[in-house]
Amino acid sequence: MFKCKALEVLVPPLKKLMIHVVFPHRHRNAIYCLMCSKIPVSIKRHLENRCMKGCSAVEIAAQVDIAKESTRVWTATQRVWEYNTLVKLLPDHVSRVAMVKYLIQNGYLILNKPCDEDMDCAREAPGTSDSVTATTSAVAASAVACTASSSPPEEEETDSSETPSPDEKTRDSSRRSRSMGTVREAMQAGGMYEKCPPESKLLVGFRNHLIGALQIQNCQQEVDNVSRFLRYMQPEGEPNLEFMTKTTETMDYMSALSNSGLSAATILNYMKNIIRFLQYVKGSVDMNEDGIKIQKYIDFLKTMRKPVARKHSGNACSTRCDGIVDGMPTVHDCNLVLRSGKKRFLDIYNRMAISKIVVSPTEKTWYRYYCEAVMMLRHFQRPAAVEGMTVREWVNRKLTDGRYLIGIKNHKTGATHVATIALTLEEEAWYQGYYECIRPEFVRGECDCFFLSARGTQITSGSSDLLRLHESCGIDHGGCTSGQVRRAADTLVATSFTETQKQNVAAYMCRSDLVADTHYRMPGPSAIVATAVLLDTLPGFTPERRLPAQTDSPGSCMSGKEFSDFQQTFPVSRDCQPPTKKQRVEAGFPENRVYYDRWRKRQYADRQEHLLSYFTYRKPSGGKIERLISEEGWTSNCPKAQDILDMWTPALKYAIESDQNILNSCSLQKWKGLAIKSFDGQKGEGVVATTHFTEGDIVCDYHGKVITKAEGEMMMKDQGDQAGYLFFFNAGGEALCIDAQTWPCPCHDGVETFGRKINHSSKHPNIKPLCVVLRLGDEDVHTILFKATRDIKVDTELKFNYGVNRTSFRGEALHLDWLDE
Ligand SMILES: C[S@@+](CC[C@H](N)C(=O)[O-])C[C@H]1O[C@@H](n2cnc3c(N)ncnc32)[C@H](O)[C@@H]1O
Repeated sequence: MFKCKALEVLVPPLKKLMIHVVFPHRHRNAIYCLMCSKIPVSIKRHLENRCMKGCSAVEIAAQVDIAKESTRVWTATQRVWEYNTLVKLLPDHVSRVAMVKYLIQNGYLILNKPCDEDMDCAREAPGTSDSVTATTSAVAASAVACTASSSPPEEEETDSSETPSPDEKTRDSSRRSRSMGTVREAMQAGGMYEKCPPESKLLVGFRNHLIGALQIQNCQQEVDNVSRFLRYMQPEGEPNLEFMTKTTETMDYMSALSNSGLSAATILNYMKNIIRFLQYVKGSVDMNEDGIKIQKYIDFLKTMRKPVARKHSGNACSTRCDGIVDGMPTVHDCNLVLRSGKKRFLDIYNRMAISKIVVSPTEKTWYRYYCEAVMMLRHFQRPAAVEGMTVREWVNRKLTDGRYLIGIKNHKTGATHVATIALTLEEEAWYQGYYECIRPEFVRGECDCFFLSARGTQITSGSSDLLRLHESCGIDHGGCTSGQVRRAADTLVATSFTETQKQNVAAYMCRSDLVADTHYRMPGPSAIVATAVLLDTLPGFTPERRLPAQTDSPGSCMSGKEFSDFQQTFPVSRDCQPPTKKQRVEAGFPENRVYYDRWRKRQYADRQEHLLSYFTYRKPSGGKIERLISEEGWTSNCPKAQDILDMWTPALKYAIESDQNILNSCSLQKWKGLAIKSFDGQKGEGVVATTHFTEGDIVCDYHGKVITKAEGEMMMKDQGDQAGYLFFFNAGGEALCIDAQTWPCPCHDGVETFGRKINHSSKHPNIKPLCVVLRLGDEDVHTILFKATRDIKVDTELKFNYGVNRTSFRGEALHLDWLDE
């Protein structure tokens, strides 16, 4: 039955649309009585005998006209809904989807409705009308994401580190939408969908706590989840906390959720919500409940959570595997042709460029294909840049920070800036081999292009050359395209790089959308090289590493001409064997070992650099390095573990910002080698080292929500002499503050984070804050990391200088004698 009146209230004037209406009623001329909202067989007779009994015929006729007109207007206009109007009326995605379904089921028509899959997965995507809610403050936005995705049939949000890729999300969404109805029905059948009355004291208090203390505005789903749980545990009456004695029933409830088809992620969400509810109860002054009892029940839930979390991680992994099986290549996959063709390529290079032996025309063309592929697959360039690169650009390459920079103006893309690549020294030698030994044979006329076709003209299609290279290497299905490798790199970059790094990568890849950003500035040469080096760190990518900067400076490398010949003949790489005496002599080098020793030194340095690259975050133990060396399988010229230990220096900021260990530790709040210790007296708790730290190690972060300085100061005012957990700092011209006062933080329920527990020392600090920008989740977050300023022994308390003294705050801190420590 239609709820006509309710809808009239809801529906604003809609477009006048005359449509053919099939009225969903057995009477062709069904007209509602506007007085009783019923559909009589005859409106006139109905009014005469019922709703307008005793009224005059004129009055009744007038009312019949009004009723008829109302029906006509309704059928002509009100049956059609504009989806964007629904977005405005119902900003919450879950309610809107439910409303749309309800309307469609009841015969309404929805204009401009996204397709079903999009309705489920494209929530709050920027640029859609749904973005209304997504543009609110960071807190509200995260709350929207959290609660909207925690609905039972909709799933799934956990505090796991697993962040599904967009493709995984899409697959999940379509699976979700299919199973939505059945899950809900199963829950209803199992008595798990009933809720307690919303006005229940516990629920009202919990909702106020979420909104007031935790700033989660959109918390309805979380409250509903808790409400359903309470109703299941106590089917009648005002909900109370007796369920805490019912561990068997709690286990039954979780099993029942699982049997209803809820995923592990959603069950984890339920548990998270219930734990947060209990923490609220524990901390609530008017509840007066036994804290130990509540804590025991929380611990019990946490124990139950472990196998579910394991299951969830397993699901996430298998979804990722599906991604690979489904044909979404990784950067590593895309580089297969470079790996499998490398032996042949180096062989041609050695004969052609070093031994000056003439190679066949087929080999020459194949060599060119490989060089082109290096640009596309290894340096993520578009085929147009390969086609457009000129000799002039090649001869003007610049050695910068150990790489050769080449700018390409003619790359036929929408981007208005120059495409750039930063070749390693080895790659530069390969290209020089092409330039000296192959290209001259193909020059016919005026063409200035670097890569020339057999006819001496510009190559017509870098993509076709790449395809041919794949075919020649026996790689099925034509292998990967430049577009695929760029997408694979983009996916990785999007998840772990900062905004600035992303901008630089976009410039490196010469992405055409870059020009749309008016704030964008083309990065300088060093930034381009840094970006190329950074791209080497992408997971699954094993490039040739650049040689150590000190030995590759233009002076030392370029001045030793004869050794550079040797090196061109026998390119140094991390995993190859040094040339034998016979090979050296055959290639025209003297019998002595001078170049041979230099060659080995380079390889040694390259291997050292490679080993060091594993330890951006903290200095490793000797045993760890030894294990790594044995895994590499090098039989000779192996660096010693002690050398690596001696060489280790703290990482540069950009390396820290992209270090996966640091990103993981910050998002999971899992830092190794630390413990919270209680001290006597006013000091309270502090943090001690449970492992040895070396100067420069990153120890942990100061975790909390980033707020403005003004907001932080407001919080500080209320706090008096009590321990404060606010960290004020300046970053990017802004005065900011990290709020660790609000605890537990909404993102790490019940986890005691280390940073906030670190005490002050101005005289003997052993760590210092370092301000970085980390890509956490989908955001660039200003983060404070603590870096060891000296070696720290086990059991030592960690301390940093709070940067205030007793005379700070206009003398208000005079009595805080601990500030002198
Ligand atoms: C960020 S908290 C540090 C953790 C705190 N001790 C606790 O138990 O939670 C800062 C507060 O710790 C105390 N504190 C910090 N450094 C101290 C020190 N060197 N001696 C005594 N108390 C200290 C002060 O009360 C200060 O307001």
